[in-house]
Amino acid sequence: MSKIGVIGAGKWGSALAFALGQENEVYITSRTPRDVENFVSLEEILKLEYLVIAIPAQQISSWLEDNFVFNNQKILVAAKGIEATTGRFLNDIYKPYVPDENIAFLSGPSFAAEVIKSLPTALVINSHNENLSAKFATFFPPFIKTYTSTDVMGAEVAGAYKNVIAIAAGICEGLGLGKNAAASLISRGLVEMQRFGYVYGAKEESFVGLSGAGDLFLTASSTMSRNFRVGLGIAQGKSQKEILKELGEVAEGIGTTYALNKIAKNKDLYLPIATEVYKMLEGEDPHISLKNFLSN
Ligand SMILES: NC(=O)C1=CN([C@@H]2O[C@H](COP(=O)(O)OP(=O)(O)OC[C@H]3O[C@@H](n4cnc5c(N)ncnc54)[C@H](O)[C@@H]3O)[C@@H](O)[C@H]2O)C=CC1
Ligand SMILES: O=C(CO)COP(=O)(O)O
Repeated sequence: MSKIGVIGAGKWGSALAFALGQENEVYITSRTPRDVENFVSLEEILKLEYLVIAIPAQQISSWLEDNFVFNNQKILVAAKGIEATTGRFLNDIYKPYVPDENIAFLSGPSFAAEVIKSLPTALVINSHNENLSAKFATFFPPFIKTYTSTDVMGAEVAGAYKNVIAIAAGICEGLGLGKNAAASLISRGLVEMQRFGYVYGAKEESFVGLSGAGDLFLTASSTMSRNFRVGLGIAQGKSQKEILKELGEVAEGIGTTYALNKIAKNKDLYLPIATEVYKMLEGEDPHISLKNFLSN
């Protein structure tokens, strides 16, 4: 039994605390105190050797700057996203605070709502330090099947990009464009994220496996996904503000779309679906944008 601290008591942090708590002593903290079991202060959590950080990608940079004190902790990053304002990946953001050998990134198809019901789930733990991935893998209960990989970049790109494709898939569904269109969007999305990942040295295996295809199929085909629901809102002509208010939770695909747009311009990359999603988030009529994109 190990002591593990979870930082961030949103949907995913809470579900991971539940899962890891099956066979370990788990503590949880968040910026607003909560009446949940084993809730402790951030100061207490930071003293633990193993930490799971479930703070969204858009907030993590300022959170680390304001709160984090490195004390040789081993970190498992649970967020999926690229920073909108800078286009930085999570592994870049963490770099000044945590050495590579102390950090791992979680990926794979995993709705928190199902993990919290102990439904069978498969996850990938990605780290340059194989011993660390193997160690984190031992913390998960039997209903979670764990795999390990050293392809940090592949996991990061896939986990972040699939949220953008899920927004597009939600729009496709909301506009009633049909299953043929949805399948073409999802498969073209997989190719797009893979091509993008290769620019950063990501490996093919992450895209054809759980981190890529697995998480993309899950998120881009279900109203359980917040990002998919953002797409449904766009199809209904709602504003971004309205959609986020109704959602009341994080939808990383929005920030990631802005990040991808920035990266595409800087590096002169062709990211057709991400570019269409960007235009629609910026107010372009989805009836014109997505329909044209999916037709000749
Ligand atoms: N919910 C899910 O099924 C899954 C979520 N994820 C990822 O996990 C991350 C977190 O998502 P959820 O927990 O679902 O979102 P959520 O919207 O349920 O919760 C977000 C949490 O982050 C905290 N937070 C936000 N800004 C903060 C700040 N500046 N400082 C400290 N804490 C802050 C909030 O208090 C809240 O507890 C996202 O990157 C998401 O993509 C990954 C896999 C599954
Ligand atoms: O990453 C997820 C499942 O693997 C959760 O997706 P949403 O954030 O779109 O709900």
